[in-house]
Amino acid sequence: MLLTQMFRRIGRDTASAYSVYSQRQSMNSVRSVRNVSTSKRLRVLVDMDGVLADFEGGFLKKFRKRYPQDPYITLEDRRGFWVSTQYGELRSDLCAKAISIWESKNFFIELEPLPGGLEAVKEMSRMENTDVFICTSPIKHYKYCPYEKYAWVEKHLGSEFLEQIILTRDKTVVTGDVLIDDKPDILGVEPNPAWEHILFTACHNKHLPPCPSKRHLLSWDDDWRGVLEDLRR
Ligand SMILES: O=c1ccn([C@@H]2O[C@H](COP(=O)(O)O)[C@@H](O)[C@H]2O)c(=O)[nH]1
Ligand SMILES: [Mg+2]
Repeated sequence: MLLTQMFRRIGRDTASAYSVYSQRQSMNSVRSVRNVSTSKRLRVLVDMDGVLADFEGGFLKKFRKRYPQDPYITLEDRRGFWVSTQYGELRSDLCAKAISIWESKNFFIELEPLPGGLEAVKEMSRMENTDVFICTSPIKHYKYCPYEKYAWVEKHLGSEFLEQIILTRDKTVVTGDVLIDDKPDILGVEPNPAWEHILFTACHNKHLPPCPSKRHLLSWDDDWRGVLEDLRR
């Protein structure tokens, strides 16, 4: 073979070897992208009152302002999920007075965000393979509450989060991998909800005896990222 022919052949071989190499490289990068996208997708349901919005603090402030002569329960002394029940036990007329607070205009929209909650939800929503929904129960007195819950989300999380709201009185029928919620017993028509309940600590539940089978988040400073990673496995 002439020297010039030999060089041409080497050139052709090198070019085709390079083309095979670059095809393999691009397949590898497609695979590595696929690997990322095939890690378990997680649907996270986050409660609003007592988890993102300070229902208890907002209630106490407005109750004391409207009924300054009446006794009240400090957050330290709160026991049990239902505020109205504990106020009714304190004095029977206080049950209706308590209810009048959250049935009033501007109660829900004026709730302060709980520390770290908005940042956590925003961070979660930016995580790969993670769908975040705000799953919250409106009161039956619907004049203000449902509207104000939407308005609160828009005000604190932005209009894009309006797509992520689930308003339901029965969270057991909602599918998700995890529900972060301060209510210790979440019951409804579905006896085996799809989600795992992570109990979020609140003034009304922090005295309950620890339930070893249930995971807890003490606050948004707690390791919620680790909990999500664990659920993804
Ligand atoms: O004594 C009470 C305390 C709270 N509520 C209402 O219950 C829901 C709780 O919603 P979650 O989605 O479980 O956080 C909320 O609308 C409170 O206003 C009540 O009715 N009575
Ligand atoms: Mg709640």
